[in-house]
Amino acid sequence: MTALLEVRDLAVEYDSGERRVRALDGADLTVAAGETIGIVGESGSGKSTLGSAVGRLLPSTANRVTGDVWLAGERVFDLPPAGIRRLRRERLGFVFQDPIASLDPTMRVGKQLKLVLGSKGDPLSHLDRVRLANPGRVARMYPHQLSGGMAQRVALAIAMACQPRLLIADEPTAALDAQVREEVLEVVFSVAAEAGTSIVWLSHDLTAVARRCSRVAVMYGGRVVEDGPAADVLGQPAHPYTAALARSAPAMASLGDRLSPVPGRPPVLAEASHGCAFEPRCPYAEERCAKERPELHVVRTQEALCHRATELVTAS
Ligand SMILES: Nc1ncnc2c1ncn2[C@@H]1O[C@H](COP(=O)(O)OP(=O)(O)OP(=O)(O)O)[C@@H](O)[C@H]1O
Repeated sequence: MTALLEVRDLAVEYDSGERRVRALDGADLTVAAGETIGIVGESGSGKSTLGSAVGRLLPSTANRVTGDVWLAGERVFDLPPAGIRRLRRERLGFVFQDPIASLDPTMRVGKQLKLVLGSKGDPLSHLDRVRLANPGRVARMYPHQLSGGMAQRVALAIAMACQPRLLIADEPTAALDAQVREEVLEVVFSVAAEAGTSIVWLSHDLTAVARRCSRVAVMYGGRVVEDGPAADVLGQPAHPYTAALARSAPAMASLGDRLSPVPGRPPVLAEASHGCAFEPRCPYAEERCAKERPELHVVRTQEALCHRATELVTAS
């Protein structure tokens, strides 16, 4: 399989003057063409920063310290302004939690789609593609007239208008109620599958990720600490953090299981971590975990950044 996206040793720091936060601390990720991958982790683990970095959409307070991002063979951080605009237009689509914020409030939906499509496309067929009933009526609406689910479908139609190679979805269903969430999820994944578009789905929702994504990458403290097939990562975790996260997610638990939150709080790093960032919360931590940064271990079908991964899986 060809890598569509490669993120290598990416470190990003936010510097607001009085405070520095190292949001990514050497993150690695590879996504193959056509693959659907869920990125999960507690709040603050760096998911959104990673997603934004792929499109070089980091705010001005963020600095890339080390590392690289390649998308469709192009080195994202080396592209000139015109090159990154072309890459975003032709190769990348984004959908965010708040779709209204990504739409122009003063322009009808149809006109916004027309602007993205140029002379070639018919906005109505793109609204129909995301299964919006009565596309003609929706095309004449302004963003504030759309419901949450409709707005997310419009945002998806715009993001998918140019058949991107990669769709980055940053919690697009988090603000929707359960039934609409399921419908929007179905539309996102089926439209992307029809177009052969890969999905990077950033989420807190382990259940949705387990059902929809072929692979899962688990983030903690700005690194991808476990990566592998969704069923294996969530069903037989190789990293103690993934195991704790899976136990904490209500719908992941089997009937009768006692639910337990991940004890302790996630870190906010000010500098590169010297050891494993999960060490203060890890029930299996030993001395070296605080001092040595874990390297990648291949355990069964998974890759895990844990000194003890092989030993713990063998013992379980
Ligand atoms: N614009 C910003 N300025 C300063 N710090 C930021 C900024 N954006 C994110 N951070 C910090 O960077 C770290 C990673 O945040 P990020 O939003 O990437 O994580 P996340 O996993 O997406 O969290 P969530 O699930 O809550 O969206 C956090 O400590 C966060 O507070």
